Amino acid sequence: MEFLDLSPLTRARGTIQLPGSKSISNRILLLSALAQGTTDVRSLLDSDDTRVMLDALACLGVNWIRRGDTQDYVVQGVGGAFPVKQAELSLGNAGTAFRSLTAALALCGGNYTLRGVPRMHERPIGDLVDALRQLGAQIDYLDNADFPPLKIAPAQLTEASEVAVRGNVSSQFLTGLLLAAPLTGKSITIRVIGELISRPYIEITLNLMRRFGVEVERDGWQAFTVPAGQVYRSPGSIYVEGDASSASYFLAAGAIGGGPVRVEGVGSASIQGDIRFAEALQQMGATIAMGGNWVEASAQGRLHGIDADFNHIPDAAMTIAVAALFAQGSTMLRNIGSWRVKETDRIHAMATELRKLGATVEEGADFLRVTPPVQLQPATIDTYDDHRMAMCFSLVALGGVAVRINDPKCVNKTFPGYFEAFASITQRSVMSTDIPVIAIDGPSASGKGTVAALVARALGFHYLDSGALYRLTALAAQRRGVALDDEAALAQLARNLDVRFEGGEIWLDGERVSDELRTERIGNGASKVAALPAVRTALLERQRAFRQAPGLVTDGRDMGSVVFPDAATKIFLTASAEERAQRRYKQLMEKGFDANLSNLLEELSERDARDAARSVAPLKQGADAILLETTHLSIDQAVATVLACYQARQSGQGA
Ligand SMILES: Nc1ncnc2c1ncn2[C@@H]1O[C@H](COP(=O)(O)OP(=O)(O)O)[C@@H](O)[C@H]1O
Ligand SMILES: Nc1ccn([C@H]2C[C@H](O)[C@@H](COP(=O)(O)OP(=O)(O)O)O2)c(=O)n1
Repeated sequence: MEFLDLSPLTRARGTIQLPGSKSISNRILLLSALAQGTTDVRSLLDSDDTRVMLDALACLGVNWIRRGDTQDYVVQGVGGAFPVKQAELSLGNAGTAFRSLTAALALCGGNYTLRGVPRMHERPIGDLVDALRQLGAQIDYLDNADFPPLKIAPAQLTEASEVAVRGNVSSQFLTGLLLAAPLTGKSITIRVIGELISRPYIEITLNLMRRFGVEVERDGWQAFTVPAGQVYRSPGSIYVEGDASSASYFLAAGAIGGGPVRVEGVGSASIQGDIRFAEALQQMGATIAMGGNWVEASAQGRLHGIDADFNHIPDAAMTIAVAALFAQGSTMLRNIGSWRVKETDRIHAMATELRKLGATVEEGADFLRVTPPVQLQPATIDTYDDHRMAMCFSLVALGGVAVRINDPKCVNKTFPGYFEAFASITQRSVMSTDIPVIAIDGPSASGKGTVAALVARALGFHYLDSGALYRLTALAAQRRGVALDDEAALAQLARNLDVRFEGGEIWLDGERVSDELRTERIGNGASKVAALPAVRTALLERQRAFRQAPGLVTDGRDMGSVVFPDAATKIFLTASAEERAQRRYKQLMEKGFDANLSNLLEELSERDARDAARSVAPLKQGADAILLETTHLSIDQAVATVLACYQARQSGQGA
């Protein structure tokens, strides 16, 4: 199996010229072929699916030429009936070509066989065939009822002027019927049974039919009438917009990797529904700017999870499912049942691959809930012969992890140059050392955690409370009856801790333990286990894995000296012992714990002494750390000082 290894990436910024839209390209090709007159089609998408349509039209006797090496084509319309009356067509896995050609060929008087790749033969078409039969179409199933391959004979048009079609399986059925209706020469009303999914795709169909001279009367989303006597006429020349679904990967890259990333070829004037992907990204916290023919995405901080209905943008919604890996909290994608009958069962495929990266995924008949892992795991992604799986999972590399994409050429279906385009806007980090770290070390209750969390929020960085890992080890030891001096057993425990950090809370073995962790008893236990070299080694790589784009703020005792010696900014944050005891006292009282000030001062001094005296990674100010004495500082002042130190260093570097 061919694969493509994507190195860990840190940033995304740049501009992409989008390839043409697949949906628009294939509709325009069929309309140009059926129309009276010659059509100049500009900027057609170059992909497997458009090639399938071009080849099929050639087989049907339609003359078209490509202008040199460009993506501009000239199509000579046949004025309603294909000259070739007998043909066998191979339509690959191109749903847009298969469904619309089935409808057109069923009504234009010839004998045709339509086949696809095995997956195409698993994608239902029964609803479309049933609707066409109401008009008198003669269609037989060659293998299984309701599925391709199909055999089509000349229609014996009935008196029927009304047909019904189910709206909740694929909107391509309605598109096929609408595109083919004018071929009957009579007035046809198409009634939609049930809810119509993916409505924006119907808007594209109606819009393009209008460009080719056929007006459809519409009664909401329930009934569509194509009045008698209308024929398709070439608009002369027509331009294919950039693909809004393809835009989603680059916009998401801008939102995940900082940006700005700009796509050109679609914008506020677009007729494609997927342009609304930008709104979903905005809801997740990205900054979006838009012009008539461009969209730009960037992000200051971390994205956050959303709960939304994605029925209107089913394709681009896949990109949201992957962007969810980079969001705080869970993301719920509702009303995406149509994913089950696309290039693959996309709900199942998406859930399977997201889990490989460490995400928690809940999968339903028509929904997906994605909860990101604390830390992405490198993984090999299977792509299921589905271009969108390959494209959206490339974004994972922006999390600073390596990903292998199996069968990367499946992107040729809609975007042959995808990986080159993606590489042109992303920056590699061979080592994660390009990702900035702010290390805040200092004694207990000096305010490290409070200050570090606020600095992380201000910069949109990740936050690691390294002390929590030692506290969790102590708590796990207590729960499992492991003695606090059994170094080997404690190290084993530390290595395998099942922990989750989310929204300021901490879970151990699936149970929320944030409050229990902060008790002085666990703090003292933590100080003891932290003195054991094997425990510190066991936790070393776990801590380093938190270094993810766009940056990390971390607090502890040895963040600047041992764990992140190359940190951009190192702070030693302290306060007098009395002030620290006071702070801890207030903190514990506010949380409803009992506390005694003089005991606290004593315990704190003992802990300082133990943390400072131990042989490995003792607590002390490193030579390269900036001392921040906070006894007389407010929290805001302390935060501002750390930010100023970081920014001074950044601008010093840039100069
Ligand atoms: N500069 C400061 N001035 C006053 N109180 C502070 C300051 N910094 C932190 N605190 C308070 O001190 C308490 C202990 O801070 P915490 O962040 O838990 O310390 P650490 O992580 O160093 O143990 C918190 O209740 C916090 O609000
Ligand atoms: N990077 C670190 C972080 C904490 N520790 C030890 C030292 C402390 O006594 C315990 C608990 O750390 P934590 O930062 O949560 O404790 P305080 O909030 O400062 O009281 O773990 C360490 O040795 N190295």
